[in-house]
Amino acid sequence: MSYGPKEVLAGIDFTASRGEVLVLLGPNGAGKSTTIEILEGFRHRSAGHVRVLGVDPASGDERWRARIGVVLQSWRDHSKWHVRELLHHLGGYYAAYSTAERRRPWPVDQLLEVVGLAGQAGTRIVRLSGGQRRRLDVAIGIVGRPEMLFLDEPTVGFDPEARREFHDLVHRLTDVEETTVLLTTHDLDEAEKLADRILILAGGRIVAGGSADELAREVAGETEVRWTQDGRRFVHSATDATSFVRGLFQQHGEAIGGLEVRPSSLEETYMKLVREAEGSAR
Ligand SMILES: Nc1ncnc2c1ncn2[C@@H]1O[C@H](COP(=O)(O)OP(=O)(O)OP(=O)(O)O)[C@@H](O)[C@H]1O
Repeated sequence: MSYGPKEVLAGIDFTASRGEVLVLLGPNGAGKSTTIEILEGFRHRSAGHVRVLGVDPASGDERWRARIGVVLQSWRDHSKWHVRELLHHLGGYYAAYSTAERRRPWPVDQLLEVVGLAGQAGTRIVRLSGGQRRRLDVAIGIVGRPEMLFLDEPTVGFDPEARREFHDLVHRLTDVEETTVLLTTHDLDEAEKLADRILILAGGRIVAGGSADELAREVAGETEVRWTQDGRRFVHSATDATSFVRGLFQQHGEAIGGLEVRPSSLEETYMKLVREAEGSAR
């Protein structure tokens, strides 16, 4: 993908399977939104091959559009509408695309329960808090019971409880509805909790992909071992923590206390991969 002469995506290659949660992680400007917008059919790519639910998004018709759900980064309108009224109205567009396997739209009262807005059904949208507004964005994204859902930074402004509920909702969508989910986030903890697979984007390329564990293993030498000995605290980074700890006990035995063995966190793995990618791009 190029914007004028500037190439912003080069070498994005991935496939998602049904019911999978894929998380796109990457620094500001890495190309996450551009990638998602191309897949949603909102942006025309300059080159390359893309299929979403078997259709090229550049020529996706209304029938295809009814099968996907989109939650954009920010969405500010409909302020005078009431929550229930708006969802009922938007859901109406999907009725024509209801199938025996997938009844569309999602009944509004059920949907309000699912996104945690049952108490705000009669509230005007302008009166919602930031987090409630974001829940409504999610409700709008899934009212058509999408087979594929795109979420661009969905939990910005959520308190911890809302975040937890949102994670439960995503699991429900993938487990019960078999929805495939592609989401971007800057929250590594969220990525770790939600993702079946994390794709790390840096400088317009996917620099690594896998589960949080697989990514950590890819970045070798990062297990941190901490212990105390003779009242002093020690920290050591070991590639093979097990044999290091064995050696430590063989040498010092009972003198070792407060032992902690901590594998590299997703944050450390992420920072390392992004720095390497940025270094090699220079
Ligand atoms: N409409 C546009 N015209 C020109 N350049 C653009 C346009 N939109 C994005 N870009 C550039 O493309 C690159 C990728 O931007 P994009 O918004 O996809 O990144 P992102 O990973 O989503 O970033 P963020 O985490 O900040 O949302 C950036 O260098 C950005 O400046």
